[in-house]
Amino acid sequence: MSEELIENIRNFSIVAHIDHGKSTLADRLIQATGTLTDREMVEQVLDSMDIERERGITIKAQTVRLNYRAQDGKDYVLNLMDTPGHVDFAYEVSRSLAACEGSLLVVDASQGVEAQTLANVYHAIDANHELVPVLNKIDLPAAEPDRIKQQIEDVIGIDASEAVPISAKTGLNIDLVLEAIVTRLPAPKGDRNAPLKALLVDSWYDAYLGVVVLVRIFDGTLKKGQRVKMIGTNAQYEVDRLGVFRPKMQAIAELGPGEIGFITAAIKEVADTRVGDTITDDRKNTNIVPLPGFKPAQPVVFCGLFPMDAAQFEDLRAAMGRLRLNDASFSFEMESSAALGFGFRCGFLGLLHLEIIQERLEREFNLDLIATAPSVIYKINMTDGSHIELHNPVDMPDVVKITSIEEPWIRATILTPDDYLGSILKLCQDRRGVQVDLNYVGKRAMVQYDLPLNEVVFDFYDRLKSVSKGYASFDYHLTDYKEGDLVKMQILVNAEPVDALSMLVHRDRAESRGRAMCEKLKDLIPQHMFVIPIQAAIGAKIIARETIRALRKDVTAKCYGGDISRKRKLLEKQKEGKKKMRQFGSVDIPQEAFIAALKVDG
Ligand SMILES: Nc1nc2c(ncn2[C@@H]2O[C@H](COP(=O)(O)OP(=O)(O)OP(=O)(O)O)[C@@H](O)[C@H]2O)c(=O)[nH]1
Repeated sequence: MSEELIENIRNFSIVAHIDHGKSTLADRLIQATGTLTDREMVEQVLDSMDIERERGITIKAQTVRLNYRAQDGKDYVLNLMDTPGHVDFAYEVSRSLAACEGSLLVVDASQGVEAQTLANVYHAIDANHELVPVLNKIDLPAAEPDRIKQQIEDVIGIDASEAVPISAKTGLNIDLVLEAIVTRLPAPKGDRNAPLKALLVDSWYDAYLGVVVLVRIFDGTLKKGQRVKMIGTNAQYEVDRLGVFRPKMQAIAELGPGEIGFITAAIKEVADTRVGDTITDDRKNTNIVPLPGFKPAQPVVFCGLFPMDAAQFEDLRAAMGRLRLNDASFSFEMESSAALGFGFRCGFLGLLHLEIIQERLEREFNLDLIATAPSVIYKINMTDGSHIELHNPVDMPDVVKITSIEEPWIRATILTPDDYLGSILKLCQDRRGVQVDLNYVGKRAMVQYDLPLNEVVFDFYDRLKSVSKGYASFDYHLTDYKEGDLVKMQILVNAEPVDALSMLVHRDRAESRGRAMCEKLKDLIPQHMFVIPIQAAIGAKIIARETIRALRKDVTAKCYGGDISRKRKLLEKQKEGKKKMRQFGSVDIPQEAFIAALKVDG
């Protein structure tokens, strides 16, 4: 379909809070336009990775081209860009939005506006999008479409009088959504005779095709064999393949202005394609103004990942390299730890990103890993006037050489039913939060807090969900660095520091966190033949202590010494158990202890 009429193209995203039904709606649109037959339709086709499907979250933004004959009798091309809903992946939302002119704003009619509804809709408004509000899940008895319509107007301040009430689950009113896309969202603009100007929206590595680049054409045309240049990197390539997603890849002769599609070329690494870059013709005199790029995704949380079995180090390196091919926001470099041996210091966009990468490494590459305490980036001002960015508490310089330590702060927006407000305020307060604002959105309270990121990376989100029985929603963005009275706390097991458990904490919180960690470790570390002290310390000062009593019983004692095979079985079993432990000096610490100790609420 070359020479696509630009006025018959609609490029749109779906913005919503997590679980409000974006992916389900995308599936229905694909089905309703006959892009896939029912038999081809796997539920949530846009969520392609297994983990995404299992956890029901969308990680990578995906795109699909739909053909739709509207009630006006004209044939339209609809390009749908799916976007992730979780806060960790907010940067992917803004890059998808930059490729489109409009958005469907999906709000669960039984839940109403949530923290990420707000965050995402503001991204869309920033991107100058036309919005079509869609009230989903009206099949649920608890749905209150009229009240939610009013809420959208009151809270977001947009006209919701023509919001489309739908059920993405049953397919009710999907036809109205398609008509709204065509009639209420604008067509793209562009000049097919101008020099090529395209936005590099995304890129990833495909085992068969190599690097695949997702592009949105603004001006000009793109054809197979054409020579193109990336303005930012100045790299030049000849286009090998050109196509669109339906949602499978389909070759196409040409992409014109307003269209979204993919190209491949002899590009070696995803890193050669800078997301947000402008692609143009490889002609000398095209002085085109590059499109505004995107803010690069900066890792904000760091942790060490070590193989349980030192022999898996090379496998881990290879696996991380593979994951990084498709995820430029994941970074890693080699690190060695006294207790854990060789591993990698890794950077992530947030805790969910960390969990997903760890899970993929373990599941897809069959690796057993130990993750160390997640840490944020601290700025350390030294007495000699220099500054250090600290990614790993282990590298903290001697305190006498430090003038001050600064830590990153965030502004968090939390929406919650009134009943849980008290517990949530207490949680924020306990995490050194400073309340900025509190008001009501219908029956829900909306609070804004400034919080130190290091108090959020541990388990803030889990705690928030548990104190609000899952009803509170949360979104945040980094604001600035502020000086804090931070100290390095070490955990000593049998008098030896376990570097993987070191962390920077606020002085006022050190004792309670240290105590909680010691208590937790006491429960998690099995008894040994000797007494094991577990201590938390700041420098030489011990601030908390627990003791694991010595084990007296011999596991094989009850076998009367006679039954060799039974004895061997028991010993084998014990050995199996040992495999999952890590030895520190003479003490075995089970893998769960690392994660669990970090999740304590001290
Ligand atoms: N009853 C009902 N359930 C729905 C409807 N639409 C979606 N759901 C359910 O709501 C849950 C979340 O839907 P998803 O489509 O995965 O939500 P999402 O917004 O794409 O979530 P992320 O991809 O994680 O951001 C799923 O269990 C869906 O089956 C609906 O119209 N009615």
